[in-house]
Amino acid sequence: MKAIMIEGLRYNYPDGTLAIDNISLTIEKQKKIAFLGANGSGKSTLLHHLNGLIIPQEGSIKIMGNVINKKNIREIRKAVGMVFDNPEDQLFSTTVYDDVAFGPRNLGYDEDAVHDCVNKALSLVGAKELQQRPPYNLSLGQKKKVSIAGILAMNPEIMVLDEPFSGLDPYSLEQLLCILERLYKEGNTLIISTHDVDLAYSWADECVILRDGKLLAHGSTQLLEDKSLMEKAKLQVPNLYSIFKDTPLRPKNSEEGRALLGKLLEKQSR
Ligand SMILES: Nc1ncnc2c1ncn2[C@@H]1O[C@H](COP(=O)(O)OP(=O)(O)OP(=O)(O)O)[C@@H](O)[C@H]1O
Repeated sequence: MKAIMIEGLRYNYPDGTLAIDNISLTIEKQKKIAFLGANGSGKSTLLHHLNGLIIPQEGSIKIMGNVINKKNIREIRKAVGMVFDNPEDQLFSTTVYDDVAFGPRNLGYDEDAVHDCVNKALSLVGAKELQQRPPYNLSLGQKKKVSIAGILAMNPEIMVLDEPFSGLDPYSLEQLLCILERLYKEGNTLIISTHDVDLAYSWADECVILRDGKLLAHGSTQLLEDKSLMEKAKLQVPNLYSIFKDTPLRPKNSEEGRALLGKLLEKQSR
């Protein structure tokens, strides 16, 4: 069974803006997918459809085979966790514990089960020590971790994260990448939106490239090496690809790049 099947999706905002223009797309389970596109290309609008925050006006979306409609929103939200780009939109309780407990309580779990879910989720993101803190005075990175924990506490199979890396310092970014890697290895399907082509190149299994609400391309990260496609999408080819494009080497991240360059230089000096 596919994780997500989108067919002929169109969406107009009430003011008439056409934000999603006839998108069809299938996403397999247990993949890391990056939705890429310039500002206003429709990434957030598309992501908001995936857990029923926006109900399709035209076309359909199936999550694990279930067509999203007004009646099954609860079920869909259990399967698809949505982490907003601004954690402020997600954190509203007086303590981190209560914030993370909100989802499981809403699902009707008893307090012992809620406690287990909260502990597990906060441990996974390395934020257990924050549980009695009020969310509003946490740092951005801490808020992002707590908002991810709030979603993890409901144990969704699909996690959708809107711009999860924006505003994070390099250390917090690395920590978040580790959290996502762990979830991926545990079998989750991960979908992020980003403008960061370099990050998508090193992180994703597949890319979905949008422009003006239309699907330009969907496939492996090799798509990002296509200069004319990237120009169409108003994006740039990844820096690593630009550096290595005239060589047979195709590192996907700077660590790989450094190792390959090291080997090359060693060979030359012999
Ligand atoms: N509430 C709204 N009302 C009207 N138009 C909207 C609304 N939200 C978004 N749009 C428009 O829909 C289109 C897609 O916006 P969306 O936020 O989905 O793009 P995005 O790719 O996530 O952009 P960004 O990278 O800037 O976050 C844009 O033209 C935007 O102006």
